[in-house]
Amino acid sequence: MPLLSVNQVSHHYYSKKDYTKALENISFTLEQGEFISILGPSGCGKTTLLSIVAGLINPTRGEIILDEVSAAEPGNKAHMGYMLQQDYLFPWKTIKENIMLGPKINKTIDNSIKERADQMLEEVGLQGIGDSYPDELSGGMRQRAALARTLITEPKLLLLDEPFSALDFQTKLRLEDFVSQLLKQYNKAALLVTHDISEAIVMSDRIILLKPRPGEIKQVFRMPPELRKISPFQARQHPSFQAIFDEVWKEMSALEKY
Ligand SMILES: Nc1ncnc2c1ncn2[C@@H]1O[C@H](COP(=O)(O)OP(=O)(O)OP(=O)(O)O)[C@@H](O)[C@H]1O
Repeated sequence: MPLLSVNQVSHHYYSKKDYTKALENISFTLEQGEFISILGPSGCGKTTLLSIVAGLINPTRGEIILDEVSAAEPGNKAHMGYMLQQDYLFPWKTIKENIMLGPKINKTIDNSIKERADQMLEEVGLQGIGDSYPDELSGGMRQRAALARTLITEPKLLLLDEPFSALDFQTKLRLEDFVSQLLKQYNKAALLVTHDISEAIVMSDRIILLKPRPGEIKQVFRMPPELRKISPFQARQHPSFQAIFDEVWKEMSALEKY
């Protein structure tokens, strides 16, 4: 059974006079350890889809099914971690306090969590800065702290909503490598929302291209296996990169007529 099944999901936003078909009949599955990017122009329903998978909004039609362990614990969202464009670190809490927030909310805080927070800090290359406050850190460091806060809850599935888009280009490339390596190491699955074709190519096993009005699946691209064996940074320079970029670019450009 796949880790996640999205079955014939449609979502409409209603106003007093009108309604918007944000998503129409979206179906796909995601396996353990797999990385899927949802790519598409502005307004094609990417964030709506991620919010539905996260359980933040109920779809108008269709269903989201998680693997049997999660299904046995309805309402338990700890198996999913959300990482956003903004890091949403609490400025009045230290980095370590921010990282321990998830376990604290789940009431699982004890000494082992404190040790685990130190471990996570080391894991994301932020050892020794646990007592600093978010505004003392650079953008890239803050996103790594946000990643540590997400990973400490041991999610099976990471939901990434443009987590690199507010960063400068070099930091973005470094963080892509870092996240990709960490996900491979722990065999975690991820769903990334992005409008950056290059990022989708170098991070993903599959890219789902959505078209807008209504948000429907236009095409699914499977990335060349040789790109999955190397880091995102190396994948950007690989000879296979340009051909797949051109293919996705062509399809995405065709969506501009919608
Ligand atoms: N709360 C809302 N109420 C009404 N319409 C909404 C709401 N949220 C989104 N929409 C509409 O639904 C469609 C999909 O929006 P969504 O934000 O999911 O797209 P997106 O692909 O994430 O866009 P972007 O890349 O610009 O963030 C758009 O037409 C948008 O205007």
